[in-house]
Amino acid sequence: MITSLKEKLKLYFVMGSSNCKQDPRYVLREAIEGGVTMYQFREKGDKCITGQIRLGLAKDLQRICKDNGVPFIVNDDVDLAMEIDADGVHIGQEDQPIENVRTIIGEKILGVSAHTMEEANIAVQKGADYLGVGPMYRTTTKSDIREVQGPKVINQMRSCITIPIVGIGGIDESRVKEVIRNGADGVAVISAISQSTSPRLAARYLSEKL
Ligand SMILES: Cc1ncc(COP(=O)(O)OP(=O)(O)O)c(N)n1
Ligand SMILES: Cc1nc(C(=O)O)sc1CCOP(=O)(O)O
Ligand SMILES: [Mg+2]
Repeated sequence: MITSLKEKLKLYFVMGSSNCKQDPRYVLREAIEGGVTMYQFREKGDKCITGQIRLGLAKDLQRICKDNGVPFIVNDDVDLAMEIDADGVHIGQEDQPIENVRTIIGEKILGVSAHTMEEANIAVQKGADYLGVGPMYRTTTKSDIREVQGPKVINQMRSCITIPIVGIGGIDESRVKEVIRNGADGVAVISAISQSTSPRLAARYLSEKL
């Protein structure tokens, strides 16, 4: 069965070791069991791991994704994505230029963060496959963050953007429906799954709202 990118983006789990209460390998396995459809390796922040340990973790998590048919996306680090032959890369407005990344990664999946209509249009022109739009709601998971946008910004983007859009930032089970109602194809979450004592149940409850 061929699954479209839009379907894969339904429940997008973004996570690095510092986001987890338990071993990230266990968290990812459980999250996939619960219904996660795409995964982003985002190993950043004060307590992140580096070097060979980071590379080893990336490979372990990629293996778990491969075994379960879940695309494995790397946040920011295009070199790592190429080194381990990841399925794609996610970059933001402060990362490498979109067109450069597209040239390097070829046909791999390219996700781009957009906060305004202008950023969204430029990202599409320069080759983004999907957009991550946020923050939808207040979040404490990421500190260098833009002002809360609310799901309405996705509704506005929908008038001219046809590639898939996921909402991100402060999304939990109670907010999934509002994000989807405003035109998102999926939701991207960190803490709603990674901080749960049962990542499997957390993913299942999110997935049931989609
Ligand atoms: C799906 C998704 N959307 C947005 C982001 C944020 O990317 P960015 O603005 O580059 O911030 P960092 O995650 O790199 O801190 C994302 N990672 N994933
Ligand atoms: C990584 C990230 N990017 C955001 C953006 O707005 O672009 S918000 C965010 C953190 C999302 O974590 P949580 O689901 O725990 O709120
Ligand atoms: Mg980034």
